[in-house]
Amino acid sequence: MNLPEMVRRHRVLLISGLVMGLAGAAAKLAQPWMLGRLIEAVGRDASIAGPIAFMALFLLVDAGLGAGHAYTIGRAGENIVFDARRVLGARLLRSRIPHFSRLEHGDVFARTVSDTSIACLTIAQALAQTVTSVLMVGGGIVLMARLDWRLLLATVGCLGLASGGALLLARRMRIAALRNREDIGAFGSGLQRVLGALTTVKASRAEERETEELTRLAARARRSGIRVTGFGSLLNPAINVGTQLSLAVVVCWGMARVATGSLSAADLTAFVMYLFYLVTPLVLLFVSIGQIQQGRAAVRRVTELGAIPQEEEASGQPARLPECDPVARWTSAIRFESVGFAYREHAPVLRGVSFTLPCRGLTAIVGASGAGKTTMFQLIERFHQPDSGTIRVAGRDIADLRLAELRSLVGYVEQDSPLLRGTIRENLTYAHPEAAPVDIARALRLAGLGGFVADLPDGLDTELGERGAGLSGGQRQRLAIARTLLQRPAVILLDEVTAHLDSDTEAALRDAMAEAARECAVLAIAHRLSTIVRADRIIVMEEGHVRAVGTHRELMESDEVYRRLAGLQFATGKAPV
Ligand SMILES: Nc1ncnc2c1ncn2[C@@H]1O[C@H](COP(=O)(O)OP(=O)(O)OP(=O)(O)O)[C@@H](O)[C@H]1O
Repeated sequence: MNLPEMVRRHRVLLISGLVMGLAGAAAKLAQPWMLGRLIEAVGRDASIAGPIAFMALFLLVDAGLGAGHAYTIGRAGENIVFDARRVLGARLLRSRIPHFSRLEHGDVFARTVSDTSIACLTIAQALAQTVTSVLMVGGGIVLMARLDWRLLLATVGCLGLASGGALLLARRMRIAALRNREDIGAFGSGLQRVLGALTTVKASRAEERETEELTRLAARARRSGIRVTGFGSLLNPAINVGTQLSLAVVVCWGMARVATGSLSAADLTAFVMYLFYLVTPLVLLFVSIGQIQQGRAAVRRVTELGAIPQEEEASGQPARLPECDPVARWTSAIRFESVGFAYREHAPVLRGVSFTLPCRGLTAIVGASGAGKTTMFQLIERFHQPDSGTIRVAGRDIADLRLAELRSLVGYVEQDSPLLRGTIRENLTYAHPEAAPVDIARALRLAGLGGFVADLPDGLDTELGERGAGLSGGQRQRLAIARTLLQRPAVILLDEVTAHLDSDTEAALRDAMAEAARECAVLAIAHRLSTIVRADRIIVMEEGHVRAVGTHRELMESDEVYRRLAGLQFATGKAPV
């Protein structure tokens, strides 16, 4: 993400806006000069038509170009904001999971939504404003020097003092603005944190505590916001005091010199008019410098977020590999070869994990909580990279597969089955938007949702709320399973999908898994014995390594840990065998 590059992309619009602004400023600068000439013409009793016509022309040109300048620069600014949001959105979606999961989502939101707008708009507008103001101030000073350099020295002396103070204020304002952007981000994160778990907040009667916390964060943002406003509001008066002072000096001294005849009334009038004209651009110049400082703070935040490490492109056409068959290129759906993995500075989660899954059949993974089962799935999806060893899908090292290829070969149903706001159909066809109605009906039937969806008044077009609100936990899970079945992958990973289901639905889902396992490899993390005993093979995980592999009968005979796990299931009566 390169903001200067984005600004460069819109240089034509920016430069046109700047040229209009500069031409408008030149037309403005010409007006006091013409006024001086008008007063001279009146004094000489000469024709005033020419100076009046020129003044009117400059006035119109100034007004027209001023409007054109504001519109063009504003438009360029919006274009840059659009580019920044588009690129940032895409980079966030392609970011690497370990890096993304370290971010605070509210802060990501603040950076993507409001910092982009502040960064780009203020930079575009304030930069343009600075350039035109510099021309106005510089041009005004040159013309004033031509009228009377002594009066100019007095003016510069008074304004110089004020400008020094204003520059100091602008520096302080930048620091305050950066803090304010961070405080706004922290408030966004706080809000996101509680809104994402609103029912938990209510059930824990934590509304008051959380309201206090939100108020504390909002108060912090208010305090730093007020500091920014405070420095901003001192900028104008600092310049105004300078101009008022110089005006008083110029008028008093100038009048005295007009009285002695060392300065003409026309030149004094033009000089005073320049002084008035100087005030606005001078104030704008410092306001723009202040805005640029604020914008720089936002640019830093946007650039930081844009630098998030990226995965390679994962969207695109699904991969098509030759059918799994002993004489084809691949015979195992998944193969772990001495895989080791640790989350950053943490202790290893997987240690030398090795196993092979054939192309078809249901494999259950069992093990105590925290044994590393979900981590294995996340490694297969390449959300994380193993520290050692090799993982093969369809016979190929996943490190050599394109992500789009890998993720179309593997269907993943996560533990909490996330759904998106939208219709049931949109959720169902999310991984396969072109799915035919007959395939949709089959996937729904296999997941045991056919009757439920048919009974809904809007059927597949029923709208779901945030994260699939409107469906029960089990229905959400089955919809996620139907989505994966529709994708027809070579491998299906199911992470505790039967956890939310009643016995009838679980039985239906077991049939669905069995049917899917006839066409592809199904790897299911399971806690229910009823699912486990029907698996073609069971992998027993213990503290990050594979302890045993076998059928239920074999493991009951040979593995003590498995016997204990199975015994617990019998004891709690969670599922019948
Ligand atoms: N993002 C992470 N950062 C650091 N440690 C993590 C992260 N995710 C998981 N872990 C740790 O890795 C270990 C294995 O977690 P994992 O989710 O793979 O276990 P699991 O066997 O699937 O457990 P469960 O059956 O409870 O879902 C746990 O000790 C967990 O605390």
